[in-house]
Amino acid sequence: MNEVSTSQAQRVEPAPAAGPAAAVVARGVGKTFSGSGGSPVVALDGVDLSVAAGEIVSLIGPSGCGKSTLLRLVADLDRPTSGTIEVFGRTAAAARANQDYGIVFQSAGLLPWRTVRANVELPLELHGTGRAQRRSRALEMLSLVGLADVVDTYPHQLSGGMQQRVAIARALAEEPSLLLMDEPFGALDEMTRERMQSELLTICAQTRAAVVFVTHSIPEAVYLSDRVVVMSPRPGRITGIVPVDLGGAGERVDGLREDTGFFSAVTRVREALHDGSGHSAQAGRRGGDLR
Ligand SMILES: Nc1ncnc2c1ncn2[C@@H]1O[C@H](COP(=O)(O)OP(=O)(O)OP(=O)(O)O)[C@@H](O)[C@H]1O
Repeated sequence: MNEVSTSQAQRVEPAPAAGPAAAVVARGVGKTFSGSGGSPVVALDGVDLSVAAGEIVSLIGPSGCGKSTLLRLVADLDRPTSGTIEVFGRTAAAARANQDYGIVFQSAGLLPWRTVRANVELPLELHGTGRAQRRSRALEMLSLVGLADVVDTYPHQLSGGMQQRVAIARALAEEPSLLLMDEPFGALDEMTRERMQSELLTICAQTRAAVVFVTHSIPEAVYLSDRVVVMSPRPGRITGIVPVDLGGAGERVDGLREDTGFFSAVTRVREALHDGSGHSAQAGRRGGDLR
């Protein structure tokens, strides 16, 4: 794969250099589905990736390149056809059983008959946490995402952005060291989206959680990430990794979006997409407009 430095692209060894504390290590991961008529669909091929503890990594690439598939394999919602995935040194299945990660999708997926607080308490309830502890943990997480004053309301009484913050609070309830996020802000308006991005960085600075973040938006990937992983269309492969040297999660303030370093990283990601697939223009149209 290509590791694109701030100055120029350079070749690096494909095997991930991961220490024992790595949040995610994927080695030689492939996933083949059986498509319509039984013909195989190679969604992923030879994916090597490591994500360090506390690191924020975005996956970007054209539609159908396997971003969600890779995230689902890390979450143990599906199994790879080849290769291995480790989450904090365990198999993905063991990490799932150990609640090592929280997951957030584009749709908040809240239960409409439960209050905000009861939605956040749900995973704790399912894993047998006592009532008092559940309540205080839910309140703590809802305060973290700025929703302490709506704990007793129902999801339909909240805006889309607020619902997504509840989903993030729910994902954080069990103190995961890893957040898996699949286009979590994709359905939000641009203003709310930017606010949510900033809030996510604040949460990461506080919890030190690692994040694997799927997005179609180049600016979103750059603003959030320590590294942006660029993927090619089928078979999905990693074609480039762009490091983003804009400081840690706690240092990324809104003004950064107008910084020359930010624009330069956006350009590097766009070029890496272009080199890998020729689809950078498409990715830009799908949410990566560079205003
Ligand atoms: N359950 C499945 N059965 C068959 N094919 C599948 C299945 N899930 C995914 N695929 C195929 O695998 C490929 C990768 O899909 P995936 O959803 O991971 O892509 P993506 O990069 O997340 O796409 P998008 O950006 O549009 O969300 C696609 O060709 C898709 O049609």
